[in-house]
Amino acid sequence: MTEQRRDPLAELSGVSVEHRAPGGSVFNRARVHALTAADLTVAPGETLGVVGESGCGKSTLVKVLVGLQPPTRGTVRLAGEDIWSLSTSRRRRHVGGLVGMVFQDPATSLNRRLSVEQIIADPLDVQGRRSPRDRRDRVTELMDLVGLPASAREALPPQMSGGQRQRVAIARALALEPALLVADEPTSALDVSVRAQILNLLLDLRTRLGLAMVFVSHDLQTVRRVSDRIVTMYLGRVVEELPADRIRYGRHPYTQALFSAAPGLLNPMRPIPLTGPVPSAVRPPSGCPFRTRCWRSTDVCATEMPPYATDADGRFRCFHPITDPSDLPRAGADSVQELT
Ligand SMILES: Nc1ncnc2c1ncn2[C@@H]1O[C@H](COP(=O)(O)OP(=O)(O)OP(=O)(O)O)[C@@H](O)[C@H]1O
Repeated sequence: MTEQRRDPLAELSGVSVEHRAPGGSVFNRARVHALTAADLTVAPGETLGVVGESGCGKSTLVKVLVGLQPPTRGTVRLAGEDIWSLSTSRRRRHVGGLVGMVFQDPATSLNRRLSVEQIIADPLDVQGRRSPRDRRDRVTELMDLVGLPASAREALPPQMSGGQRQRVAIARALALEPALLVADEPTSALDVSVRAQILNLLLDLRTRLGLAMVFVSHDLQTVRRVSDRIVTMYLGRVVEELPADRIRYGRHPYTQALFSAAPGLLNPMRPIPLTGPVPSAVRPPSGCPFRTRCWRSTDVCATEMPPYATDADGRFRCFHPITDPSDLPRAGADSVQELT
């Protein structure tokens, strides 16, 4: 049977987000380029992993996707609807019915004064239309789904462990039967001992409920394991997108450098040192944003932004892609251009 091509559940087209730089005022127009011209799609049922170093724009991408951050430019479509063309109330309803969001730290993402029942039922109450009995039954069903004991119903978040709190957050995210679950570092604030349990719960729910997922994490091993496709971000830009099982063949030097630091993933490669200046999101370099730290950078990289090259393995934007092991830096080499 041939697979039918399905319309994307989520689609970002040319999305940029700029913030006023800290300390900036109406007289000082410095901007932080948190996200620049991002294009990507998430198909029903697929998991998209998002990776990149701290500050590269992962959380901004997620916020813009789930309607928490308006784009400065570009379009965000969920199930075909341009969410930022909708009124606030219609946007909330549309996004709320399609997307569930799990944040990094349940200690701060849950209201500590509300009971588990109140937290999980909150999205149901916002949507309305439920009798008290329906509401109670749905909360019971959701607690069961995420492995919370019935006795936790009246508990407050501070009375629970981190793992249990994250189960509450997941139950709340699933309350309106979303098609897409967006998880931004869902296990990194948890004790190491419960991380695997929460990750396995997410994967189990994904399968049982047929969810699509956007999974943001610094844990590259986990991203590699859970994702169908991975996007690599650098300084607010999507620089590469490829199937998770092709990650060792990343063409962008930054993808190679990032994953070379994750033990075992690109085995037997050693970590690639990046020694050039780390650029600022307030004044991104001209041309390719990675050129100040890239061992393959040449003059053209300083003058032009590489366009996307697309093939069966995905897409990347680099004038000097890695196509052969000899394109990687030699042991001990750190000949990175000192450009600003
Ligand atoms: N409200 C804001 N005002 C000013 N700058 C911001 C704001 N939010 C984010 N930024 C900046 O935008 C850039 C992208 O931030 P973002 O939080 O999206 O990165 P990230 O990849 O999620 O980082 P991390 O992995 O550390 O969470 C950073 O330079 C950050 O300092």
